[in-house]
Amino acid sequence: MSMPETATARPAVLDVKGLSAGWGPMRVIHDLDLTVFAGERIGLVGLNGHGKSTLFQAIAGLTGWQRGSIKLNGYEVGRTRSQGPGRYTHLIVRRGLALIPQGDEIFHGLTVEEHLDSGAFTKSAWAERGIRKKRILQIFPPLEKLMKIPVGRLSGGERRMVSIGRGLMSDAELFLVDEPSLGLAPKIGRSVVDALMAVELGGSAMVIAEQNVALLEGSVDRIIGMHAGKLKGEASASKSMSTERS
Ligand SMILES: Nc1ncnc2c1ncn2[C@@H]1O[C@H](COP(=O)(O)OP(=O)(O)OP(=O)(O)O)[C@@H](O)[C@H]1O
Repeated sequence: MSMPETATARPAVLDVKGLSAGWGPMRVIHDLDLTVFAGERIGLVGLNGHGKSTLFQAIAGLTGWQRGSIKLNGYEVGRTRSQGPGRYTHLIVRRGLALIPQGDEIFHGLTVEEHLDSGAFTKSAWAERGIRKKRILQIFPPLEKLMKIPVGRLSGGERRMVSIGRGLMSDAELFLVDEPSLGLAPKIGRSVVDALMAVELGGSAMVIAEQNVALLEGSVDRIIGMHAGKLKGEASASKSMSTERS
């Protein structure tokens, strides 16, 4: 996939340097570097247990411990953090992060519309929630007729659309989407991932973690492999990017 011509001039939305992170005595992420530019959609691919979710959680300040630098829109949100998962997550979210976790993080009694509204939690997103909901319904048309239905009554695929839609309602600049197709029938999983490809990023960026590389191939700007807590294939990805840019 070709990069936009202006990519070199685009700012880094996420700039991770020397990140190590883990849970208790276990180190899952090993001295990892990752830069994501505005407007980029990146696929993070790796087998179960190789650290994709832990990387996302480290960026969100949710791992047991982490060290290294994590810059979100130029602001350091990694180094200054003391121990304690979740202690600074609200500040990181305020700096522009939306983490859409694995599985369905939903409240069964709330309707689809209430979920989408709850994603527009900043003042500016709330003021624009009508327009934002319309945009979500363009991305996930099956939700339109379900807006007043409690989420507990929806199918797995519909629930996944709600949980992703809720994340997209925020005015974040970095969207981390963890295994959007997980547990869904292949056809439904493919339609959910295709919907993510249709999201207009503008100046924001998206990283999609997936075990199934075929779902992302040909659709994202870069695919980065993850193995045993390290990124693989980043060099060849940057090589092809620089080739395409020249
Ligand atoms: N909350 C947690 N507490 C303790 N260990 C964890 C926690 N979350 C993940 N781990 C461990 O960290 C390692 C990496 O798991 P992680 O979930 O980050 O991998 P993944 O590549 O995202 O795979 P998956 O598709 O299963 O989510 C595994 O050994 C896992 O058991």
